[in-house]
Amino acid sequence: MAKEKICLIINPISGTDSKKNIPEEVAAAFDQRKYDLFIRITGYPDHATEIARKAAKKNYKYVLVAGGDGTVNEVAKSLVHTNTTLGIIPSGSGNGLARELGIPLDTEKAIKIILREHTRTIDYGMANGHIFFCTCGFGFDAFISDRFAEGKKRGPLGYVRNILESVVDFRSEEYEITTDNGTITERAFILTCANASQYGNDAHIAPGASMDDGMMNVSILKPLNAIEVPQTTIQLFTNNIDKNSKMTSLITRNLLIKRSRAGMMHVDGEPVSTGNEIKVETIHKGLKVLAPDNGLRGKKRRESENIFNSLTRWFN
Ligand SMILES: Nc1ncnc2c1ncn2[C@@H]1O[C@H](COP(=O)(O)OP(=O)(O)OP(=O)(O)O)[C@@H](O)[C@H]1O
Repeated sequence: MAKEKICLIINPISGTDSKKNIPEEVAAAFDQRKYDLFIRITGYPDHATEIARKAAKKNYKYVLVAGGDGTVNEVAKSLVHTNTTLGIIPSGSGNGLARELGIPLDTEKAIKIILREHTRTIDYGMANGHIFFCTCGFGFDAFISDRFAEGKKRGPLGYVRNILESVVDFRSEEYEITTDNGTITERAFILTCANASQYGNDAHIAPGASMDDGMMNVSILKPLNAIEVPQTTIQLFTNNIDKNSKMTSLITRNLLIKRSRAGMMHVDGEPVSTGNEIKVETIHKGLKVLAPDNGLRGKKRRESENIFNSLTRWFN
């Protein structure tokens, strides 16, 4: 019988942990009588997209990615609607998709999940043609993703520094939002379309969002005053932000967002400049991914969460 082909793509600059043992660990995990393993290191942005596209074209069984959400997005968007299944070895700063799917952040445990070969088929979103798997956003989250990309400083402390600096400079905008159920106009601090419940780092902007329901959760957080910031931050990390009085949550398959001028958005944390009209669509069950069968599946985990373990995890 012909051997199956597997590609492992490693982003050498993602996250803060060393990835030097990953090739060896993955090679040792797969039976080389059954599988041919090809290992590729990315050399520049979007390189992972090119590698994964070629692998899918050649009918590789799996493309495994060791990187953060940016790299996972680059790989996964090449695999949608193909026969090739994504595997994730979380190696980023936020690891939103991995966390959402219940994939362990520890490399050895993540490889064990891959070896179980349990496949889930998940939805993805498209914002003006840009594919995302977790979130795309237009307010403060887009502003900080742009700052973060400029700052080049990776890791949780990089996020904290960028967030504190950005909060001072950010100006909220007014949006006209048309969903399957009608149109609203709202000035928002955050406007996020969420296929997954979180941005990454267990920062849950859309508690209850499910990756396989064929729907997009839209979280609109009105501008906050300084007194409201600490409580809102706690709610974000304890999966309770839907209890915030400034939050409006909508569920729709497709939506159209209009703003007064062109500007930034982010897709899975990567900044992209786009026009003043943004069409967001949900594509149902477009990506096959190796994941535990006990992932979030849209259930709220607030019962088991508390702010201390969330923040401790974030800073580790
Ligand atoms: N060799 C390289 N040199 C510079 N940039 C690269 C290289 N390879 C990949 N990249 C880019 O690195 C960027 C950051 O990667 P990624 O998002 O995976 O890590 P992260 O930002 O640390 O994690 P997260 O997104 O989970 O916070 C991606 O946009 C990717 O295109």
